[in-house]
Amino acid sequence: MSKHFADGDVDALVDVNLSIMSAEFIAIVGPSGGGKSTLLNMLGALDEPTQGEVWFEGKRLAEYPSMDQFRAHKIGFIFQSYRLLPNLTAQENVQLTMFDTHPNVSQRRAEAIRLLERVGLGDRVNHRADKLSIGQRQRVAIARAIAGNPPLILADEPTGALDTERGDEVMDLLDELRQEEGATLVVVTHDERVAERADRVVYICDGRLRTV
Ligand SMILES: Nc1ncnc2c1ncn2[C@@H]1O[C@H](COP(=O)(O)OP(=O)(O)OP(=O)(O)O)[C@@H](O)[C@H]1O
Repeated sequence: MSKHFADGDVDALVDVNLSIMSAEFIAIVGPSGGGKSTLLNMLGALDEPTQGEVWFEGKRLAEYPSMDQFRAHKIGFIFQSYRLLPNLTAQENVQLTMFDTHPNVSQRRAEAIRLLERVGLGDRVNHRADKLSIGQRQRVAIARAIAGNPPLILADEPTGALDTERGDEVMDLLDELRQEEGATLVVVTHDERVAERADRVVYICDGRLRTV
């Protein structure tokens, strides 16, 4: 697939051909502006290629009835900046994205608490997001991403704001969850420690892929 942005006349992805196996852990690395986030956005149906297509579990993305539903059920997103709502508690932040996967409110509450306990935040369920440490916020973001057991977790610089120790803890957690749930993990990173843990490292520069 390729992605051209008319705004700025940029070829952000050029003839990218990437197959990802179920339960694989892939690290996407490369220089700034190389196309890493653009590729992640394509995988998560946040944007569409200008040429070519994305397939997921044997179907073209276009064949799924709705991209919102596709994202809600199939993808867990984790961002460097967490994207939590600061005035809401940890539990409320996790619950927010669970309307599709857990329609019943008491189920949603119970599952949010279970997920926060799973990521080691059982004692911070009712803390406001802006009162949590940076590492704790990333854990809330991970709890939110894994709600509903999505088969694919996409993480954009998940350790970017963390020191080495917190970064290792977050990656340990993601690795454990991947093994427990059998999820596929695709991580964009500048962090060599993260890339070293991956099954496969994919290098992207000027929109072109190279496996290293
Ligand atoms: N919405 C957009 N409109 C126009 N150009 C864009 C858009 N998004 C990204 N680009 C351009 O596409 C290219 C790839 O950007 P991308 O964000 O994918 O790079 P990246 O490898 O993730 O960089 P970084 O490591 O700095 O985040 C860049 O030249 C960028 O300026």
